[in-house]
Amino acid sequence: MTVKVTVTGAAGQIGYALLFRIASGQLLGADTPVKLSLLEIPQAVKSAEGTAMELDDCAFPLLRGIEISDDPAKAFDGANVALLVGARPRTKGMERGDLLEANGGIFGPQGKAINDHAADDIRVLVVGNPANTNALIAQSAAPDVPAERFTAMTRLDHNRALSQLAAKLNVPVAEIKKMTIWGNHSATQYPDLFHAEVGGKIAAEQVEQEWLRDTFIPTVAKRGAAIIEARGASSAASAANAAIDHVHDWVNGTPEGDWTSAAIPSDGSYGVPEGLISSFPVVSRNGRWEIVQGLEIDAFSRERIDASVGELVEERDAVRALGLI
Ligand SMILES: NC(=O)c1ccc[n+]([C@@H]2O[C@H](COP(=O)([O-])OP(=O)(O)OC[C@H]3O[C@@H](n4cnc5c(N)ncnc54)[C@H](O)[C@@H]3O)[C@@H](O)[C@H]2O)c1
Ligand SMILES: O=C(O)C[C@H](O)C(=O)O
Repeated sequence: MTVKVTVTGAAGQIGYALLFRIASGQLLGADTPVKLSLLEIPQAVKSAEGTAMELDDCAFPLLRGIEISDDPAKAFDGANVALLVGARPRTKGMERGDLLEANGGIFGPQGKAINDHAADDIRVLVVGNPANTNALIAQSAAPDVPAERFTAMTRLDHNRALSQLAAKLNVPVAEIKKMTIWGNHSATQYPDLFHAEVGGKIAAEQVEQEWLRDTFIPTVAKRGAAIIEARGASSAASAANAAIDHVHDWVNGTPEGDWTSAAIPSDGSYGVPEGLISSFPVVSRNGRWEIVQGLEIDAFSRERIDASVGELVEERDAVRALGLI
């Protein structure tokens, strides 16, 4: 069956890095034909048309059509996967409340359009920032869709953590298992080495505690800002790569003996208030994310998880006060 994948912000830099990989089969697998639906604002539709011309010119065997629209109702009609990338960036002089409100104006209507028009098996990944809270806004505008289908991306943070640790220990990334990002996709996130394993042994025991606390955690948590500083633009190809990883694992399952990180609606596990879209250690089984249970959380980790979850609570309360959820 052909899977319809809707990408918002399709003419943006992440969109450009993402669409070709979806069309080549890397999102869903080499046996799954895809139809792409590109949603943009009216001013960017022409640019999306240019990208569509290039997609045509790749002659991807799995690509079974491209639609372009500035109307969410059309773009999400029959969608099986939705990648919500387009968002309102923070500009000079903008307060946090203004940013949340502007994004509410995007993610509320998109959530409603998903509710009213998407396929029954719709899976949503929010990439556009502030990703966790944008996902909460979209989810609360879609009461007929199971809440668990709305997720936000912390896979880029997860991949950054793998790569930093691999470089520190001079091991291949593939030797690292059970990495976790907890909380918000923001500088408060907590990359956890107390459950990660390298060569079957706990990662935190293989690095100096100072490095873990003063180098590893801030490097991973502030990597997005460091990329912006270096590139003059936020991460694009690595963000697209993480979106591919997230949806691929969601649909196809995570490997046995390992887990990954995704921001999904909390069921109250690990003291995270129910309903918050927070990052957890997760596995995907039968097309559903499940939170890995039973991990011991020490005082060091508890403090950091609580700080990031506290920020998510503040964001939730702010969008609630604005009437966005
Ligand atoms: N979660 C993560 O790990 C992560 C990583 C990197 C970037 N991001 C975020 O992803 C978002 C996109 O980044 P980018 O570099 O592609 O930005 P970009 O500015 O290059 O592209 C964004 C696109 O979204 C479009 N857009 C704006 N409002 C829209 C709407 N209502 N409907 C459809 N399209 C709309 C714009 O026209 C633009 O083409 C940003 O919010 C960025 O902060 C998240
Ligand atoms: O767009 C940003 O602010 C940074 C981005 O979320 C990232 O983690 O690279």
